[in-house]
Amino acid sequence: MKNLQELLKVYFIMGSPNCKKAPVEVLTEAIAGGITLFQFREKGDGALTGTAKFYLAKELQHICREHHIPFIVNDDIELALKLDADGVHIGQDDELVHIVRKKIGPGKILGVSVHTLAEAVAAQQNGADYFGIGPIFPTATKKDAKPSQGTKLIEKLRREGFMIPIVGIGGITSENAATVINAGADGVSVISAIAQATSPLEAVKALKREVFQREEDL
Ligand SMILES: Cc1ncc(COP(=O)(O)OP(=O)(O)O)c(N)n1
Ligand SMILES: Cc1ncsc1CCOP(=O)(O)O
Ligand SMILES: [Mg+2]
Repeated sequence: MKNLQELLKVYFIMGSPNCKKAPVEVLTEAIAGGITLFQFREKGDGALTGTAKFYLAKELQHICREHHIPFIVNDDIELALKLDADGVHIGQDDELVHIVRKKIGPGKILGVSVHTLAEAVAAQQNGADYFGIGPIFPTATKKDAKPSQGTKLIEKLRREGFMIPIVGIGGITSENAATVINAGADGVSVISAIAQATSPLEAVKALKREVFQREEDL
């Protein structure tokens, strides 16, 4: 597996409620466009539950495996364990970081959402591998998101000397992705700019150009 900083470059997050086309199609196109990491986030109006959620996760994980894209599960630790997923992402309202780390073990990726310096200190101490910071820009995708805060926390954490990998989230598109990287993030995590695009493949390519900035790194 690549190192986490590389994996976070273009981090696609998706569940069936986010998709304009069939989830399998969207993920396949996004992989063809060059996403570096995938998070299964089955949440929001009309989200699948129970066995339907499990089988969609399994199908999407299989596609990721075929293309060597690590598969992260949002919130649902039991599902991650059942699938032997590559990692999980949790927020401040989910299970506690140190408990999740204990459940998944040291070899799995643990992402934690942080909104303040204090949350960042605690998350790192308790075993986070990377931070998800946002919403950076306004988003319609997460109904209970906090107000958008721009890139100031990313800048602050880097100024304070945090070396942990960081990914920005919320309202990120190819128009504003470079701002997030220039603030000190390693990558961008994106839902609607890819899942709602007419061409997820082209949407990923456009994001990659902004994230990598140098032709030879693409
Ligand atoms: C990469 C990444 N960053 C942040 C989040 C948000 O997590 P959380 O605050 O727990 O909100 P939900 O996604 O669970 O609604 C994320 N999922 N991924
Ligand atoms: C899950 C999440 N956490 C903070 S903002 C957000 C939603 C991001 O979705 P989009 O990329 O469509 O704005
Ligand atoms: Mg969560």
